[in-house]
Amino acid sequence: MKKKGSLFVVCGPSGVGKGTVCKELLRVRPEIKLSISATTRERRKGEIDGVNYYFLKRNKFEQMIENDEFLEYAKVYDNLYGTPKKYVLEELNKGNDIILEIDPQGAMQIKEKFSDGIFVFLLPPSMEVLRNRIIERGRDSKENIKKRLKCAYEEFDFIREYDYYIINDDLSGAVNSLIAIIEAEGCRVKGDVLEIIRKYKEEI
Ligand SMILES: Nc1nc2c(ncn2[C@@H]2O[C@H](COP(=O)(O)OP(=O)(O)O)[C@@H](O)[C@H]2O)c(=O)[nH]1
Ligand SMILES: Nc1ncnc2c1ncn2[C@@H]1O[C@H](COP(=O)(O)OP(=O)(O)O)[C@@H](O)[C@H]1O
Repeated sequence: MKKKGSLFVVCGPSGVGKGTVCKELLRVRPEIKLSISATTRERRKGEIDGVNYYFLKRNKFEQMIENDEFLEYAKVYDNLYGTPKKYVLEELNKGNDIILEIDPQGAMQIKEKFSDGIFVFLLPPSMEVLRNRIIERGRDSKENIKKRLKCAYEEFDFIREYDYYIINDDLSGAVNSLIAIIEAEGCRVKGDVLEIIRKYKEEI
């Protein structure tokens, strides 16, 4: 019997490794789906429209808000980011697990709408490692790095809103923890199992 898919939200400060962990997860577990967000931010070198993000003009993004096409959206570092509703709902209905890699404001909007969503927060091994990862990524100005680290401190205060945390020290360790969470959640006693039991009883 096919189970309904679960919705996972992966959050954590900029530079902690959300993108890296999710990408590696999809490589080893291609059956898991990743929602592609829409954004008004400029495309960076190497990024592909429709792969990394849907890069939209602000008026197109606003039109999608008007048409209620987002599950959630938020302003992050001066740009708008949102999760298109259609793909996520389609995949869940097909029975696929789906991951949203979004910011904490978006995560809290999802929590309101999906009470059985699973919320995972990635932590760095230390603040020094976090700072070094942002520096080594080589994308942010000194001022931006400061802004991102300040934001991280604020985000930590909301860790209680999440179901799980993973310390992204060693990449494969972090990915394995995420897989363990996904697999455990797949076996959670909820509506699906009642349906299985109903079928078993019919067999007797
Ligand atoms: N609310 C919300 N946040 C998003 C979405 N997509 C990405 N983000 C967040 O926006 C922030 C900036 O993302 P990005 O521009 O890729 O920069 P980076 O995370 O610093 O590499 C990150 O915290 C993402 O998790 C989305 O659809 N909704
Ligand atoms: N477990 C890890 N060990 C070492 N470096 C990592 C690890 N995870 C991510 N990184 C590096 O840290 C930087 C930030 O990762 P990224 O996935 O862009 O973060 P985020 O999506 O959270 O902003 C990248 O240069 C990435 O290669």
